[in-house]
Amino acid sequence: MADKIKDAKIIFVVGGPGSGKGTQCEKVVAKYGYTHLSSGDLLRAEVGSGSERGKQLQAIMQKGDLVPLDTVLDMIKDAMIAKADVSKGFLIDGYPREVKQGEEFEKKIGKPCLLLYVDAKGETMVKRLMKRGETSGRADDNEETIKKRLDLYYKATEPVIAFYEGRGIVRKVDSELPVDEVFSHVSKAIDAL
Ligand SMILES: Nc1nc2c(ncn2[C@@H]2O[C@H](COP(=O)(O)OP(=O)(O)OP(=O)(O)O)[C@@H](O)[C@H]2O)c(=O)[nH]1
Ligand SMILES: O=c1ccn([C@@H]2O[C@H](COP(=O)(O)OP(=O)(O)O)[C@@H](O)[C@H]2O)c(=O)[nH]1
Ligand SMILES: [Mg+2]
Repeated sequence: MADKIKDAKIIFVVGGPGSGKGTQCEKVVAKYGYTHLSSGDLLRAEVGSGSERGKQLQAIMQKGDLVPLDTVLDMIKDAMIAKADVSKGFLIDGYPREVKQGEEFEKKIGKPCLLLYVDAKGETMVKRLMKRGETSGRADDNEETIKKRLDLYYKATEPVIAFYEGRGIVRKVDSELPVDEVFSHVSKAIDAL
């Protein structure tokens, strides 16, 4: 499968909880036809299936902790294989969460050509998630878990950005701006590939 996926572009989309990764990815799908794989959505689908594994995942996610690395990687890999024939590019949203996850992804799947860094202030992210929580039904969109997710983001995920900056593939977009302006910057980064 590494072969099939080899020619497709792989984009990591990284940013704090509620920074707007999902919002921007949706727009990229509409304009460029890339395949959007949100690690969080894949995990939530497993929880929704009611499987034994889903129950274990739910407990971890409700606390805002990180699910074991191999679990997420296997899910992403399966989803990529399923789309390998028809996809010219993959948006891997909310992944990697820690440097090790990125390293394992590269060993098992391939190298990203771009890391889109969706950047918003902590305060903004909390506000957006509290608002989203009014309607999202997400068990982790509550004040306590949001704080935990944010702390973990700064501790574990920000080093991911520094890691890929060393390779020169990071493009940072300011997601304090209105959605369409953010997207025009995202588009520029993708057009340059
Ligand atoms: N004002 C404004 N709101 C935004 C922007 N991007 C996203 N939002 C809102 O912020 C909330 C979170 O956006 P998502 O796209 O779900 O964020 P995410 O990064 O995927 O968050 P997680 O799923 O928690 O990882 C949503 O309710 C969006 O409507 C933006 O550029 N400007
Ligand atoms: O690679 C991943 C992606 C997600 N998660 C879990 O799924 C939750 C929701 O992730 P998502 O990306 O949807 O939202 P975010 O935390 O970025 O707001 C996280 O808090 C983690 O518990 C994880 O453990 N590993
Ligand atoms: Mg999301």
